[in-house]
Amino acid sequence: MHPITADKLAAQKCVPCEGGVDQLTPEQANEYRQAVTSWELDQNATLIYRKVNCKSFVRAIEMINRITEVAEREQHHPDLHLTGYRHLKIVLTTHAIGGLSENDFILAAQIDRIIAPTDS
Ligand SMILES: C[C@H](O)[C@H](O)[C@H]1CNC2=NC(N)=NC(=O)C2=N1
Repeated sequence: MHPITADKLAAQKCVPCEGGVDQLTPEQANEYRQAVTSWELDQNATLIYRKVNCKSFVRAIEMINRITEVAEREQHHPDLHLTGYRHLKIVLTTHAIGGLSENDFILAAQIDRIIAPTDS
């Protein structure tokens, strides 16, 4: 049983962060990651990413626009890489602390809600 769930994360709000909070440890990051299984953790547990192969360039841009709304609402912003015209990589890390915070997992769970299976 994992106490951290995608539903709980998606219902939370990102906390304004300009530093002063500890990065999640790799162990903590793993626990959070298990709640958002479409995301992967990098080797050093400093970021998470999700790749989406969109159906077209326009669909990819539409997805970016939906992500923009979520990110602005939460005031937590992903790095977005659109390459090969329709392959989107969404990267989340907390720049202010140079690693992962709960905010990254809150945003990941919220982004999952606006990506439909038919998007890719
Ligand atoms: C006050 C406000 O929460 C901060 O400036 C935010 C803005 N968005 C951010 N987004 C990300 N990914 N990392 C940050 O450290 C960050 N800082």
